[in-house]
Amino acid sequence: MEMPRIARVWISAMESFPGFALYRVFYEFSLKARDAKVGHSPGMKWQDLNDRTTGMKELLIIMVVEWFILLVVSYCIDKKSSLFRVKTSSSEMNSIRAFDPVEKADVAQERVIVEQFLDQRNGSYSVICDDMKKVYPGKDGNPAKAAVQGLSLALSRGECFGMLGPNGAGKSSFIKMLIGLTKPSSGTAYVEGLNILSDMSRVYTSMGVCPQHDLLWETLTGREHLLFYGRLKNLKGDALSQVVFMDEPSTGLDPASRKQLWDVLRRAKMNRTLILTTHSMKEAERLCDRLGILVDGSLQCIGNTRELKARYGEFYVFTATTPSSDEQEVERSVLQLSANANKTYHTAGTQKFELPKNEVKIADVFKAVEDLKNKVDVQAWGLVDTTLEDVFIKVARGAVELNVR
Ligand SMILES: Nc1ncnc2c1ncn2[C@@H]1O[C@H](COP(=O)(O)OP(=O)(O)OP(=O)(O)O)[C@@H](O)[C@H]1O
Repeated sequence: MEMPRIARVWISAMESFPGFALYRVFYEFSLKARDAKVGHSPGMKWQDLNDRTTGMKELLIIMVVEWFILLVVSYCIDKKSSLFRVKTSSSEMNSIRAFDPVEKADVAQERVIVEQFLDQRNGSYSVICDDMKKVYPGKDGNPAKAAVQGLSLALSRGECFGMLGPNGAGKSSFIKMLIGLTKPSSGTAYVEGLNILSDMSRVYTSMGVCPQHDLLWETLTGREHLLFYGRLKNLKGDALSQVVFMDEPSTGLDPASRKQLWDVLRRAKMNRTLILTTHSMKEAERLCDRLGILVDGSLQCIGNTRELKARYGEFYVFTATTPSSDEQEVERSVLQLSANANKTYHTAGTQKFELPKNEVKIADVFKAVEDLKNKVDVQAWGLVDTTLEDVFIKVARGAVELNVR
């Protein structure tokens, strides 16, 4: 009786399964071996492969072909799963961006400059970041982390740019992408006209990096370090990298060494582009021509120190120290200067107020203090303009509050 078609198809499908084919090879071998033992056959040899009655040759060919097919299938499945991962990450990132307020005018303007440059390719920019994003995939049940969310920057030659931001804001991730330690999830950057996605090895010849954790060799002197790393990059004589990235370069240095480093950097930046991340406002003010504040992966503002202070520092900070029992008298005097004065700090007789610049004249503050001195014992007082630290705290706090709401 002829075998039904479905059964034949099923058997041929099973035979094409590698495990089955392997089993069949061993089965045929064992049959031949048994025959040899009982004296019917000399056993299976390599020359028997051409024996069409055993089908061994076809089986071996099937196994080799299947091995290649499965290799390709496994590669595709592997690729596909990583595609799914990226998809999850970007949807997660979109949900995070949904919290983002409308982009600030200065940040939007920087994006326009980048887009214009990419359209027309004119202008002498040393580093261009084009909508760079970095999403770290979720691990151990934790969600994906969007560390950098669409960063666009255009940095001119000779510019020192400082990236500020609270811990975990994405500063190191930004630097790591630019120096090729990690790939952007999307977007790219151009360093001296070279795309970091396709030309990183050429980018390295014009790039110097000072990572957060130093990479010094105990047995080498400073000069030997320069010679060693210079030789790795094929640099000779006075040649120095055109673009220098520094991740918190002065962290851990004593004040004298820090000052020395700042002097060196100020001299070095003449015709080079410096990009640094720092937690030191003093360092940012001393070295940087422009600053950006990154919070939760998003650039919140960009500009020089004076612009940022003018934009975010709409107040003077007034501090007064009196005996604790006189605190209310001080507060009364301050509120007479401006009903919108805001008390930001208060402990054991020392109080700090923000006075709106558009409502308060400095001369009036001096007069109010003189009047106050006739009533209470003013032990110390001070009036200062907004500092970069005030700007930093205001921007960081504002962005976090917006994201939490
Ligand atoms: N390899 C990684 N895998 C997953 N998440 C990461 C990874 N690297 C960094 N992150 C997360 O991305 C966010 C940004 O980290 P990043 O180190 O870039 O911030 P940072 O601003 O440099 O912080 P700090 O000032 O503390 O150095 C943080 O929440 C961090 O936990």
